[in-house]
Amino acid sequence: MKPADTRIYLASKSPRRRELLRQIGVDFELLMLRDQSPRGGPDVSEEVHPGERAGDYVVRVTREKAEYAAQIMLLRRLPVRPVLAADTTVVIDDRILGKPADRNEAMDMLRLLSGRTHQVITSVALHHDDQLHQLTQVSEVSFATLTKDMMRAYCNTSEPYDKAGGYGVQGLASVFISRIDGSYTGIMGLPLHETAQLLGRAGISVL
Ligand SMILES: Cc1cn([C@H]2C[C@H](O)[C@@H](COP(=O)(O)OP(=O)(O)OP(=O)(O)O)O2)c(=O)[nH]c1=O
Repeated sequence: MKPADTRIYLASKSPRRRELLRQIGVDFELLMLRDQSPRGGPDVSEEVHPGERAGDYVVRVTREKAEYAAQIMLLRRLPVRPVLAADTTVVIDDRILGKPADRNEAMDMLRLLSGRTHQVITSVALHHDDQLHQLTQVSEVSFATLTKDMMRAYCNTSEPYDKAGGYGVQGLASVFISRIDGSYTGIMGLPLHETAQLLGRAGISVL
């Protein structure tokens, strides 16, 4: 039996993160940041600082998302609960690939990833009792060599556009991936092993 109040806030607009959290039966409600802050301002900026390394960047942005969300919870006088946030970044040749803005950018990203191995880094943070607990997961993903036709066909779908690196492991791009060394759920946006560890620290047991 789970204790009565084990509900958390998920500070994310990513449908994948919701799906993954549901997969392990976590009771959550969404805490949306964008356009809902008290001043109607933007949510956490995802700009990379000059000279910032990918791993440091993901850890910082995740921490900022969780801390900002915890502030929003207090400012809106919402019931106090643990707040979960995450960030995913695709890295190749020390370059951080964000979400492609358009078809050209999506094609460029696929060209860069084709026939090579890249890293997907996802950091997850839980704000609980005025403390931040954070874990970061790194996966290596190898892509087969892609033909122009494959890249074009993929960019004609909606799949590349709201995802870091311009692809989603959970969709059609699965046929591009020849090898994964790491965490499938981490690549998708929320590493469930690490997430369960963090929830455990807040006294929320998944099993
Ligand atoms: C590499 C990869 C990324 N993604 C997604 C996960 C994230 O939603 C997105 C990376 O962007 P993020 O900035 O991590 O997350 P987000 O802006 O979508 O959501 P939020 O900040 O509100 O939590 O890319 C996949 O769905 N599959 C993949 O294989």
